[in-house]
Amino acid sequence: MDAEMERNVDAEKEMREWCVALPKVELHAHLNGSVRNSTLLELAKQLAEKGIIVFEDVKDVIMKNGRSLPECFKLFDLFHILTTDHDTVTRIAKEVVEDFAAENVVYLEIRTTPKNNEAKGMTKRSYMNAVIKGLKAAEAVDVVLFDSNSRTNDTLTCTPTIELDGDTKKKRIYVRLLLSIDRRETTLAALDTVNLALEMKDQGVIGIDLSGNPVVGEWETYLPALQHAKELGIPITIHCGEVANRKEIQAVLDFCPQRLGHVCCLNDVEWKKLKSLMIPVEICLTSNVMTGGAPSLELHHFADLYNAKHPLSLCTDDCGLFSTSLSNEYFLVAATFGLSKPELFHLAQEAVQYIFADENVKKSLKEVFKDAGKRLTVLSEIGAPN
Ligand SMILES: CNc1ncnc2c1ncn2[C@@H]1O[C@H](COP(=O)(O)O)[C@@H](O)[C@H]1O
Ligand SMILES: [Zn+2]
Repeated sequence: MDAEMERNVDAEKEMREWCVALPKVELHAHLNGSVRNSTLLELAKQLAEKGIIVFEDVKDVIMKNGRSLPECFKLFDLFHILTTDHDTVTRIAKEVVEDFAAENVVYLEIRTTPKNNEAKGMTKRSYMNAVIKGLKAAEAVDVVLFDSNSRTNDTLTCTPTIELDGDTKKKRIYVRLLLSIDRRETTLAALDTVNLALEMKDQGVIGIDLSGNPVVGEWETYLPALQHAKELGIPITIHCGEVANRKEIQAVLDFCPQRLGHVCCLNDVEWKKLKSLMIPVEICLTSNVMTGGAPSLELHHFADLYNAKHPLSLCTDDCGLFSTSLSNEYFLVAATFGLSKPELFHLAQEAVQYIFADENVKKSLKEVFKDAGKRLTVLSEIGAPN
């Protein structure tokens, strides 16, 4: 390796480490898409021992790199076979929150589809209870799950701290839950999910998501449930424009949810409308490039939205499925679009504005960033050349 290559390797390593140290806000992460491959393989082995699946077949599917949109949804069907019993749901929830905290995600909105599964004695409610059990079981990190003003003894827990240098103290992470409506669901099932979100609002559930295979289902099926959530004052985020469904993109923009995911396949008119509505966008670079929603990293619509100062936040979507991490998504933005450290810091900090949790949490997070800003010494670099 010549001297210049060596310098580039060192610079990349340093930037990657900086992106890990940066406190981050994750607003778009699906629970079952965020499971470690090692856990999926372990679960597959256990099911193979019981004769339910053939391990080698499943291993090939998990380890194969194909991640087109249809392949992703085939994989989700497989993941759900592996993960959907109460104990496993608890395990993956625990691991996922620990993994996000380990890379200095300080606020996490994790979304998941509550599932009925008669054979496993599972209801949407018992599924969610299993998720919450997992979040509470995460011993390696300090998970703050409840609204700070709903429990008196949380005042102390909300004192902002963040560990940037070493594991001497537990990392603290605020976690909130979004309940996903799967596009395969009926109107009644979608309404059940919204009612469950209302019932569980004191247990960390703060919003509703619409997701699932974008070529399946009709907007009119979910609209009554989304309308119901809106009337109840529950914040909503919607997967929008993963495919070029003109009628639905128009309807979603007219519905005007609190946030949108992806916004890949918008035409000029829709693009203009999105920008005038200023709806914050959850940007998922790796996911969009892998599933074909964006032609390449370089041509990703992040650049257009960023230059237009549109509200946005970087997210992973499915960090397990796409072998990425939120730190890596920040690194990709630096490497692809040339953002400097102060610009990356500002991007991470701005995401606090778009969280669904209350003002107390926002206030705490602002303190976290203020403190981290000093430690990362980025503030002194603002205005300096890259
Ligand atoms: C790649 N782009 C995507 N587009 C749309 N929906 C997606 C998605 N990635 C994940 N999901 C949704 O999240 C579920 C898995 O997590 P949970 O079982 O809910 O925890 C998938 O079944 C799908 O409905
Ligand atoms: Zn998603």
